[in-house]
Amino acid sequence: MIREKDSELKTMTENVEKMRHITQELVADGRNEADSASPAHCIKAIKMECDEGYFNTYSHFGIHHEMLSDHVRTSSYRDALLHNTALWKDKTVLDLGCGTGILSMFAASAGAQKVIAIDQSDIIYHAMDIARENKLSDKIQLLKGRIEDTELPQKCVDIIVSEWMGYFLLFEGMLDSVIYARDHHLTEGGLLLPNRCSISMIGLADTDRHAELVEFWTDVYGYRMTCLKHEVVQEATIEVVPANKVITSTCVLTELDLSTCSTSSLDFSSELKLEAITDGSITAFVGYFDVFFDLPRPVSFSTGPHATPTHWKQTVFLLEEPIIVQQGDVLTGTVTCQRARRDVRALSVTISVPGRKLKFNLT
Ligand SMILES: C[S@@+](CC[C@H](N)C(=O)[O-])C[C@H]1O[C@@H](n2cnc3c(N)ncnc32)[C@H](O)[C@@H]1O
Repeated sequence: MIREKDSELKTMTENVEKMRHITQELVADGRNEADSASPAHCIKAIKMECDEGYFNTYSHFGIHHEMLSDHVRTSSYRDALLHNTALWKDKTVLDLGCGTGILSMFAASAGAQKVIAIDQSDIIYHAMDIARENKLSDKIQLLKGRIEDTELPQKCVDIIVSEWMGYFLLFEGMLDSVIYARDHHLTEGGLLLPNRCSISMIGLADTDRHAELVEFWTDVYGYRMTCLKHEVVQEATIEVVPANKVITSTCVLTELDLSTCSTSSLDFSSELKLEAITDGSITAFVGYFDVFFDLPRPVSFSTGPHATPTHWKQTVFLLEEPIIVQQGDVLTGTVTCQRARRDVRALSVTISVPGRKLKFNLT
């Protein structure tokens, strides 16, 4: 994931230029302009052109250290694979975006007959050494490349495993590649793991944090800088929020069934309904996701405020002006999530509640 801000990704203007250029090339190639300029083609074309920066972020060991040392994340995959060994016998597995190859090694240890592991970033060369170091090279075949552009040694696999989730689940847009792999390489009736995810939202009353991040601009060494408050609240922040400051019920915004969802799942609009469980001031809405492996021995994990923190933390949508609620009040509205216009791997989230339409970027 772009688990850090990636300044190398291109601006919208550059992307639009590239889109035009690519479309012209496709037309020159004899393809139909209407087909080649469809949103799906354009997104694919922009991604191909802009992904160098994205994959570079995964070349460094640091990001893999962060992911591997996220015990909730990594042990959930390990348990899903190793506690369901009957599923893997005689099966061919695709590990999409293998990174260091950790999930491939879990699959091999769980009894998979063969694992095809693919990654476009240079970390794959270390994954090759790691497979050798663990004497698993005979089981795990590692390929460098984008799944979308690489011919696999066999067209179809029985199981696809991938860790593709980004902040607020969908940031990073790797879900598109998982859907591509499912549609092109998963055998009929095959298994995609994890197989289900949901995105939820709660209301937070954290006046201390609000004072640090928003009210701060009211008095900076005796000067007013309140115009910056508006800027600050447009950028969602990624942090672990205190569970004891959650003052509403949870609202599940969307559920994704990985076996059927499409690339348009990144764009959704959902009803928001939060009941205040105590009196207070909502200073932020907080988004998080849950991940499910619905297997004979099921495994799931949550990235919510009440669960053990993960490296995804929570996604915090700060309010410029807090919303005062009393216990039992029900706050209703809508949450809309869309691909950002400037960057196909980023998101734009709009939260509408009575009297307010709040727009946030995840970049
Ligand atoms: C979140 S990391 C997960 C790494 C590893 N599976 C793990 O669990 O530690 C995602 C990996 O997918 C790779 N990736 C993303 N999109 C890809 C694509 N379309 N084709 C090949 N690799 C991809 C990235 O380079 C990155 O190494």
